[in-house]
Amino acid sequence: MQPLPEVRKQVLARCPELAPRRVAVRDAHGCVVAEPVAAPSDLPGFPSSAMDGFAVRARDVAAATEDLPVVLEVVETVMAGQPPTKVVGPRQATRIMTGAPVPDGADAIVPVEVSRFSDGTRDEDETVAVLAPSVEGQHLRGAGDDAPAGSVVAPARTVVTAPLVGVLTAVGATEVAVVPPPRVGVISTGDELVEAPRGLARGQIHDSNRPMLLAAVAEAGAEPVDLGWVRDAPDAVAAALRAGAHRCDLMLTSGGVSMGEADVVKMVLERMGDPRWFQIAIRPAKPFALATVDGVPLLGLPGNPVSALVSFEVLARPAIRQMAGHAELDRPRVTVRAGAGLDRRSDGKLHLVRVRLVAGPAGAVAEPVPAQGSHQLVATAGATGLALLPDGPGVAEGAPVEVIVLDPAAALRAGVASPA
Ligand SMILES: Nc1nc2c(c(=O)[nH]1)N[C@H]1C(S)=C(S)[C@@H](COP(=O)(O)OP(=O)(O)OC[C@H]3O[C@@H](n4cnc5c(N)ncnc54)[C@H](O)[C@@H]3O)O[C@H]1N2
Ligand code: MOO
Repeated sequence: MQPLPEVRKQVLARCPELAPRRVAVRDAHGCVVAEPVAAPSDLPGFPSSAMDGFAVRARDVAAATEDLPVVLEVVETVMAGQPPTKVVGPRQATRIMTGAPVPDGADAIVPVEVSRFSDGTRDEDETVAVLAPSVEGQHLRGAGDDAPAGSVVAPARTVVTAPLVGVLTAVGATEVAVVPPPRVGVISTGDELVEAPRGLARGQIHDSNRPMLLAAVAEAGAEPVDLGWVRDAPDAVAAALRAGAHRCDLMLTSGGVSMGEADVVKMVLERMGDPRWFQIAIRPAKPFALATVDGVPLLGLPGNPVSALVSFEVLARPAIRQMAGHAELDRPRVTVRAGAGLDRRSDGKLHLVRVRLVAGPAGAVAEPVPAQGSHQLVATAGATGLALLPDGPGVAEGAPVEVIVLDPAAALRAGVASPA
């Protein structure tokens, strides 16, 4: 049996980061930035008002109060999107809306709440009575005070989040160089498999691994590609793998990596995939295959649904994240208290026990989900972590245990203190 870190190293060696590509900003969401993006000019590009009110010369209204208001002539009104046409001279003001450019001459904004406006309808000039003092720069947004020209707004290796999509658009970028999300194909083989919602004859089961793995691929930030189900016939499997390699950066299969008789995938990969067969020193997910079909890496996950999922977590997910350019390949780990039932018999393997992280009187506790069989996916679906029990007697109740966090929100609710 090979230790998990050794197998992981070999997987990562066959799954290099993808070449960067320029994509439209909206298509970059979730991707890793490959080349830094700088603001080509100041953001904002011009001094603007932060308030609805009046652009004034601060020294004109430095002493204004409610009892002794300062009255200014209003020379024009500017709305957001409109350039001012008049300079604000001594004892003058421009009526201004939030976001509108500040006219020359003005150096402060008086909010509408501390003013009284006469709109000039009764044959008088438009005027404003300012009821509070102002200082230079008040309620002004300076050019470049979000990002000065030339400053980096999206450093290389950052993930394009929703706010970063906003930032890139605000500085006028239309395209950005990113590591593209890998296209990850999932293929199922096995004559016992039936695509839902068809009924089942005795011995048949629904092909649940394929949709599960496609969903896991999407959750890992990659582009899932459904390569369908193929019957257990060597030519059909070979053709499906060739077609898949054409469309994908990585392929995943489930089943047929153990000792069985009808392992067509195994036969086909031996012929065309330069495969390596592993017995990993973990439980579940011991059998595993690594191959390359027409230059495209293929990970052969075990068929048992829980094993397929755990294998995806510890091997496929880090590979996908590396291909996508992420610096952090793994989920966070925490050390919490062990609940009851994490004792084990020594068998030379690292046990990855599906647990729920729950709040205990002295912090978070990892409690094993009630069924740990590698076919018992229902119990596994309720797990929020994978407890790591190194080979040996397991972990006694109350002792510290390391857990891979599958659901960070659940971990926080359980009172997890700090990442390990
Ligand atoms: N003699 C031995 N038998 C087995 C060993 C062993 O070491 N010696 N290892 C066991 C372990 S551990 C695992 S894990 C499984 C893995 O076997 P395979 O990867 O070859 O998978 P299959 O035999 O094809 O199927 C196993 C199981 O999974 C179900 N399956 C397969 N595909 C799907 C799918 N798409 N959706 C849902 N379920 C699927 C399949 O029906 C079987 O029940 O081998 C043990 N045996
Ligand atoms: O490795 Mo198997 O995954 O225990 O069922």
